[in-house]
Amino acid sequence: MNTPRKIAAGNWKMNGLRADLQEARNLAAAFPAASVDILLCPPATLVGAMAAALVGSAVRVGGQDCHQNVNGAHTGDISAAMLADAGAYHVILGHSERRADHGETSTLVAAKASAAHAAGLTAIICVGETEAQRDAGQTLDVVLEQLKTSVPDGADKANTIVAYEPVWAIGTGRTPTLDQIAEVHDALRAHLPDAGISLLYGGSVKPANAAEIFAIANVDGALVGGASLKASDFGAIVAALDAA
Ligand SMILES: O=C(CO)COP(=O)(O)O
Repeated sequence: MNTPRKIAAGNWKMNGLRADLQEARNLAAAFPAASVDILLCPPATLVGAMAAALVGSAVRVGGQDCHQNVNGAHTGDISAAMLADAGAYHVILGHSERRADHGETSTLVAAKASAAHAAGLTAIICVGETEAQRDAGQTLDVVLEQLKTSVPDGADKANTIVAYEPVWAIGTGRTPTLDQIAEVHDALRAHLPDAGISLLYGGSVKPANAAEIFAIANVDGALVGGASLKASDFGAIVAALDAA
């Protein structure tokens, strides 16, 4: 079977203190046995504590970035092995905020993904066009180039997830039309190294639009930012994916 797994992944970005772990516990309590994979990616400071809070639950924990090296003199950075050691199963890589804020190139993202694979983590590799690139008609060229250069050799459905996140849709409340999402996901699917890799959509996913997005062919789930911070909102998105 090469059917991609359905995945609801939450990216807390730079949000969350220990008190917010209760949201993770509430989410886990609401889905003792969901048919979809549920994942929360808190800031690095909470990875270990969240993993401990979720032991025995169906919700897994991931990081938001890792260094491409195994260890060494890289002040402030975290290796993939450290994330795994803290209880993470996944790591988001190449998010547009990392590409923009930290100048991450696709070549670097591929190196980080290889490091994640070597540490036994699943890499969630993000691609997406800016608004200017979409307006210039470059969307498919941009995302396919990012896919080709950010996904390393050895990537397969067991160690890699790809997320399409149009930069202009992140945190803006704006989403592409369903046809626009379908067009990009169809193109990405056709160019994946393994057709069983799950393809997530990200960018202003919320309970109100989740079901229509999950009904699109080749959308296997979502990478959710703001709406993943509250168990009630994220739980509604998980339930929509479960029902899709
Ligand atoms: O960047 C995102 C997830 O990685 C999407 O963020 P929002 O859901 O807040 O738009």
